[in-house]
Amino acid sequence: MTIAIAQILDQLKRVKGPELTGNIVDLGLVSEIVAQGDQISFSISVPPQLVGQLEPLRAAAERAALATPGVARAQVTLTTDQAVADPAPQPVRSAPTASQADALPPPMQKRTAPAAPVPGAKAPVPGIDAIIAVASGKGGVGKSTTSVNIALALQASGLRVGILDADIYGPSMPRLLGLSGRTQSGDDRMLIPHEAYGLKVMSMGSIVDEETATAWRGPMVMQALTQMLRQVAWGELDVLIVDMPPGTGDAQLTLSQNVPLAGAVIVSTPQDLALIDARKGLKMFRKVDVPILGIVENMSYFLCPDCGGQQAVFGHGGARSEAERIGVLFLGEVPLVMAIRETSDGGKPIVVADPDGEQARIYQNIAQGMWTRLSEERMLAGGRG
Ligand SMILES: Nc1ncnc2c1ncn2[C@@H]1O[C@H](COP(=O)(O)OP(=O)(O)OP(=O)(O)O)[C@@H](O)[C@H]1O
Repeated sequence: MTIAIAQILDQLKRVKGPELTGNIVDLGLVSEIVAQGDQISFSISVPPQLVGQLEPLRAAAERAALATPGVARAQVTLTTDQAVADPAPQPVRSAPTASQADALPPPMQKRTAPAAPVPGAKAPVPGIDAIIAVASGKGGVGKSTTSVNIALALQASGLRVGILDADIYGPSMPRLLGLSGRTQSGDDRMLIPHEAYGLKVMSMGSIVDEETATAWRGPMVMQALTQMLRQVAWGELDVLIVDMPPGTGDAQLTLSQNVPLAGAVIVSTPQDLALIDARKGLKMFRKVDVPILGIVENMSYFLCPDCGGQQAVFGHGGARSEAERIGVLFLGEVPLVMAIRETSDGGKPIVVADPDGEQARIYQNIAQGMWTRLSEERMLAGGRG
């Protein structure tokens, strides 16, 4: 049965606006409705200052949408700024100044500056002391593997740690941490994170299926991530690691602007190409004033399981020399080891699968270096050290 969008809109007209006047459709608050099979998703734009109080509105819209014939599931989110990440139509953006344009990496030059952050988006998340992004300039360099092992190493050192899988189109955490089942919400409607090896975990992969997420447009992605950050019963955390989507495009920039990041770590392979992309990542975080805590070189060399010999499969040492050149801390080299891939794919990352082994020690040193750097940054910024 094909879902008629007009019928959904008719149902949604029964839902009053945030100020209890008019209805959400006529007020122009409903985004494009994306339908896939019997599932639909859309967002409702609401004033940022009211977002915490409008769960009843969201729930009413969800109920109304589900009353439409043929709709079996409805994913409804509240957005606070329609313009932030909507790729079409393009948001009105101010042009960069000449010096800003010069400072941008080549593919972004001559393009417009990103939209302003959502008001309040940089406010701290209650209970979370520090949020750290792990990013990469391109996909497949081992960002998620590095994120989860760093998180587990921090946790093993006694910190309370969470991990947020912000890679909405290719979430890795369910596989890396052996998670299954959907995230539930509690009585207070806060999402209850999964727990794995002592980590609190939120992943888009535990909320919607990949097909639904792939159909989402910019504002819905941003809103889903905001929800995954702010409407979660994290409890008290010393640190939340955010596994960023790969790349340095507008989506990543918007995310970096809208999450109160204490710092960022860049993962790169030694290949020239990956390094060039990593440089873009560095520039992106600098542009939004997020301190770079360091660079990790992943798949640095191949460690032969039989002879113990090392081979520089992708060249070697590129990230270290690049870090030195640009004055960023080099956090460490992770070799290309079968055991890292096998443990990751097996749902038990190497830091917990072999906590006393050589690879775990490498991740522990990286985590420690990153944590020390964060304390230094905070002291420099006059915050808590
Ligand atoms: N040091 C390593 N040694 C061996 N295999 C590794 C290592 N790091 C990552 N891998 C493997 O490489 C693949 C890609 O890693 P991962 O998913 O962490 O990359 P990613 O950068 O997060 O990818 P994506 O861009 O898809 O999000 C996985 O199969 C992972 O197990």
